[in-house]
Amino acid sequence: MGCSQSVDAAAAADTRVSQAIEEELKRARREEAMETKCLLLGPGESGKSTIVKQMRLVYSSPYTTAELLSFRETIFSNLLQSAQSLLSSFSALKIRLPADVKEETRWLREVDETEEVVDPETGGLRSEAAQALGRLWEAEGTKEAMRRSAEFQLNDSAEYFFTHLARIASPSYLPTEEDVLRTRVRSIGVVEQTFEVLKGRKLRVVDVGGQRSERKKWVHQFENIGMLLYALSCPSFPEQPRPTLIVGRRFVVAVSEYNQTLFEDSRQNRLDESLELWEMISASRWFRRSTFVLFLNKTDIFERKILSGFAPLAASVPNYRGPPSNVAAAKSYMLDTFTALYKQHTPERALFAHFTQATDKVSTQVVLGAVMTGVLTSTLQEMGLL
Ligand SMILES: Nc1nc2c(ncn2[C@@H]2O[C@H](COP(=O)(O)OP(=O)(O)OP(=O)(O)O)[C@@H](O)[C@H]2O)c(=O)[nH]1
Ligand SMILES: [Mg+2]
Repeated sequence: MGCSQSVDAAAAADTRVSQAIEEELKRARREEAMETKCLLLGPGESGKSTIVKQMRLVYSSPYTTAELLSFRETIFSNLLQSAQSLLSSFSALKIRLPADVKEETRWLREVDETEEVVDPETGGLRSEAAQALGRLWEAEGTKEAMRRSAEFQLNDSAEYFFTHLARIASPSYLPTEEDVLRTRVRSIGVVEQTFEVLKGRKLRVVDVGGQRSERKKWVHQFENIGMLLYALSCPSFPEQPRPTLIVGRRFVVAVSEYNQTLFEDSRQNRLDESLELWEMISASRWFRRSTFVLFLNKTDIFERKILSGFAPLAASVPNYRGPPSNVAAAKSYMLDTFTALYKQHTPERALFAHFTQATDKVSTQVVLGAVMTGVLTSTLQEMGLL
């Protein structure tokens, strides 16, 4: 009897020890799961850095006045670059600029440095610059060039900044949050920021440059990725007919001379490039255990483009059989195309896909909230921690 009691006591002690070890392991795993590394990938200009700016606004503090003021120069520089792109597009597009506008905007062409358009006293936009930019924006022919902007390289925020020129040109101009979200600065290298996205749950966000010259740096970030967020720019389908695009494991990349093309390679169509990258990432062994999130971004531009009637999806993507000016059908085509490609490589793995407009605070907040709750909860469940 005494002997069986001591055996029972020993067994109970063993159970307690193994329970304690189990608890300890669980605690360590839970702690580890409390910080998720999120890698943002996607081609250049797809909106990755804009999404990170939104994360900061949602999960950290708003921009201080000093920070907002520091964006003035970037905004002036974006305006100047857009003006220069427009000016050089006129001859290529065979659009005539009225002689007086040509004269007034001549010096804009020759500006090399942003400082040349900044008033050294106020730090605001020089009045001559504001006047020349305004004349260019109002000029006959500019509308036509804007409509055909897919035929040359023009920042997607060009229209926004020109439309707000009067406010931007004020000597006491303080950029708004939306102005900041609209700025364009090509990312070079890797920028990491950590946010507390849910109570006690941290997201370490790694933002990389998406242009080709930057992609060789991506591989250094591929380890231990909990969440892979791929941003794609929806409106980057071409505006002109092109050879058939076959989507699949061995899809053919079609290149067209006159479509919306990459900044870094004017022969490469942007949608093809994005699909190619997406396929590579979906199939990559590095991300077998990562949760995939797909942001089909720039839906505002996409919707405008479809509704304009100037760029029907079927004219450039022959696989599209839906009605020409139907935004819902066009969106579902884009979603299906990217989902199908993903599922070919990873049929079992979930995909969290969302249509986004990264420059819009309200809708992006909603999407980010859904992603964080969905993805981070499912990660904990998969790890057996919930
Ligand atoms: N209209 C509109 N503009 C957007 C949207 N998302 C981003 N942009 C703008 O597109 C431009 C490019 O966005 P970025 O966030 O710099 O793109 P990125 O993917 O970080 O580009 P790289 O750093 O070159 O890889 C910026 O001017 C943004 O304001 C969107 O949903 N709608
Ligand atoms: Mg960037």
